[in-house]
Amino acid sequence: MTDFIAIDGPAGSGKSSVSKAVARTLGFGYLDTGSAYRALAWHVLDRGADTADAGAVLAAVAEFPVRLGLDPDDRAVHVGDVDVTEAIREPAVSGAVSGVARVPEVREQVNRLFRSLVAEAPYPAVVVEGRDITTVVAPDAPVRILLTAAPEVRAARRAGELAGENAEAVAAALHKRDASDSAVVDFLNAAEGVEVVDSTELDFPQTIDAVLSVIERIRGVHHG
Ligand SMILES: Nc1ncnc2c1ncn2[C@@H]1O[C@H](COP(=O)(O)OP(=O)(O)O)[C@@H](O)[C@H]1O
Ligand SMILES: Nc1ccn([C@@H]2O[C@H](COP(=O)(O)OP(=O)(O)O)[C@@H](O)[C@H]2O)c(=O)n1
Repeated sequence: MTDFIAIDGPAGSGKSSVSKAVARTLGFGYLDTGSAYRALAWHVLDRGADTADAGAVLAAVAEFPVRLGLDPDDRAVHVGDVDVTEAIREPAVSGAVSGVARVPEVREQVNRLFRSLVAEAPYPAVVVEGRDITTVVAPDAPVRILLTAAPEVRAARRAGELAGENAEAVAAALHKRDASDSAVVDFLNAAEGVEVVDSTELDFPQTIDAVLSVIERIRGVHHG
């Protein structure tokens, strides 16, 4: 059976970039669960529906032909024939996604998708990152890590990525999303047995090494 390497954390903590690098180093698959929630928010908006309306979101998830790959070097996301890889990072989607992610039936449905993607994965393990992977999606995963960083550091990293966007607006949007998301899942405090990696004082390569060390300690495998 394919193992889950479960990584949770708030926005801008480095989940996607660090998980991708770790998967590449170890020859594992990589699953960005947030991109499924983002693709669903895009789909709801594309249908002209209101993401705050749980009924409209449930109708949209019933017809949600999302395609996500597990290759760490291919982050393409499709909904039907539409390539939404870039569109799902836009502020309109970031602003709408917490509303979609709040609906319990939506979470159950996307969690089934995640579990089946991992079960059928052609990899020995998949690094799965999101908000509730260590607690809800894969509470029995052999490796469970909470990746954190101070809020102002996370906001600065995200602002650095979104060229052309006002840094204060990016920070405000990120803090607002943290607040809505934490009403659904507690991803700021580690559950029992979850290892914390705090990247506030670490640069990008140091954070990758810290995560690799935890995995190697638990799985007994060594890279490079
Ligand atoms: N430890 C770190 N030090 C500096 N920059 C980092 C670190 N970890 C991630 N980054 C950068 O911060 C940005 C946000 O990281 P990302 O992986 O998108 O976070 P998340 O998936 O948790 O929202 C990216 O540009 C990434 O390269
Ligand atoms: N496992 C997950 C992953 C994402 N999400 C939701 O999806 C949104 C986008 O996730 P993301 O991982 O792309 O966000 P960032 O942390 O990268 O900014 C989050 O703000 C949550 O509302 C979730 O509820 N559960």
